[in-house]
Amino acid sequence: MSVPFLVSAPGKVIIFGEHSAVYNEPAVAASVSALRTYLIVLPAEDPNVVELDFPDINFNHKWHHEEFEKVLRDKEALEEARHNTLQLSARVVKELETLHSDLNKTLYYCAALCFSYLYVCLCPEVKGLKFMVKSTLPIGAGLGSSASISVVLALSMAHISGLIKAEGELSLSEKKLVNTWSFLGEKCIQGTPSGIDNAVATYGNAVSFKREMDGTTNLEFVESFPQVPMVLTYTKIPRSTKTLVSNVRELVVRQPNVVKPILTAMGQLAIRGTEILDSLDESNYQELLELVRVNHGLLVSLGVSHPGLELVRFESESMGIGSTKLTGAGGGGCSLTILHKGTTQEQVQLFKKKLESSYGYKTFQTDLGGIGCGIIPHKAFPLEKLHDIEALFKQDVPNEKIDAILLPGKTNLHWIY
Ligand SMILES: Nc1ncnc2c1ncn2[C@@H]1O[C@H](COP(=O)(O)OP(=O)(O)OP(=O)(O)O)[C@@H](O)[C@H]1O
Ligand SMILES: C[C@@](O)(CCO)CC(=O)[O-]
Ligand SMILES: [Mg+2]
Repeated sequence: MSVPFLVSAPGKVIIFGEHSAVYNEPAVAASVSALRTYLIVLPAEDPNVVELDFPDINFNHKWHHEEFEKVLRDKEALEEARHNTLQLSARVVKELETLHSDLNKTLYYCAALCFSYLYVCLCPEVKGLKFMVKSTLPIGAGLGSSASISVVLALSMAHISGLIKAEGELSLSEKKLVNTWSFLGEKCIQGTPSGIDNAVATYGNAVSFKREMDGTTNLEFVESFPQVPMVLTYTKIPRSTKTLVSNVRELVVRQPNVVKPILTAMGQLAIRGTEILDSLDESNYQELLELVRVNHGLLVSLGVSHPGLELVRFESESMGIGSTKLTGAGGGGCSLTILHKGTTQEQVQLFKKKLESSYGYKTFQTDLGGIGCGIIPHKAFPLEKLHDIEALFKQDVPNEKIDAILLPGKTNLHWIY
């Protein structure tokens, strides 16, 4: 295996169907290819360790390869884990839990489990490598940061193992492999993901998604996804998708007759929303805004909004800007506001200024859709830029600096998608 090499994956915005997607209802989402997670694989100083460096969450850990020996000896469990990729193997997770007992109950535990599960399943023989991860996505904000982490780890490890050669474009079956393994990575971080976030981070573009009863997923690309004028707002209110998803699960158990119809309604809304997005024009634009409003109301009823998100909704309605819903798991994090037809740039600037100066929120206006995961294999890696690239994988490096050197499509690096 030749290092260094680089991989990356985008964030996502769910337009309709968060939470209900977990209950096999359809949902629609698009990638945000300008906000990405990058991973560089380098030689580690010690040839016998596997090192993980996550400067964004201030987590660095080295495992001596011998520490994995007990898990690696359980060949039967590993075989089962590699075959049944719809579920995490309870046996492998148990072994890894013991290995990470010093991290238990810390913020880092899930990230370490995601890394080590993919490592023991995909490239367990390899050592003497350092995996450094850096993201321009806000973390834990509803824009799919966990899925993008899972995708870059799965892609890098599948490349190391030789399963993905990256000699030409990434084929559909290679992307399918990344999607399959990143779903398991998401399970380590999130518990019971639907799989929509890792699918969008893998394939990019806009997808209509449905999880089936047997655990498989049905994915269709929304070919003519329009650039809908919208403002994304990051409230900076921290939350965890895992907690929010499990709170909804408890609500479903307590109130099945009340909550199940809400989830069904959300699915219907996603179906109609996808139809509109596929053929958006003057005649159905207003209906799109109406569906955004209804979807947010249903999410409020599941208990996954937050007063800080309601402020964005309040401002967008009182300023007459457009329709707002939370996006992602909610509980804080991000919202999206789809703008009314005829909203002027001046009005948008006033809206953004209000959110930023009165509440300290951050707003984005970014195109949706675009490329999914990508790789710069060793043979295309610009070694003369290694020093500059490595310097980006540190805490507090501004996004603009990372974009200027790494952003696919905007720089002359040879990303393969
Ligand atoms: N840049 C990063 N470096 C390391 N770990 C990260 C990074 N980004 C995300 N993570 C992992 O993902 C977790 C956050 O995932 P979570 O699913 O709660 O939020 P999200 O994916 O941003 O939002 P959503 O799931 O609603 O789209 C973090 O606690 C951490 O374990
Ligand atoms: C809340 C949720 O629906 C979306 C998180 O981005 C969870 C999931 O689908 O995995
Ligand atoms: Mg997530």
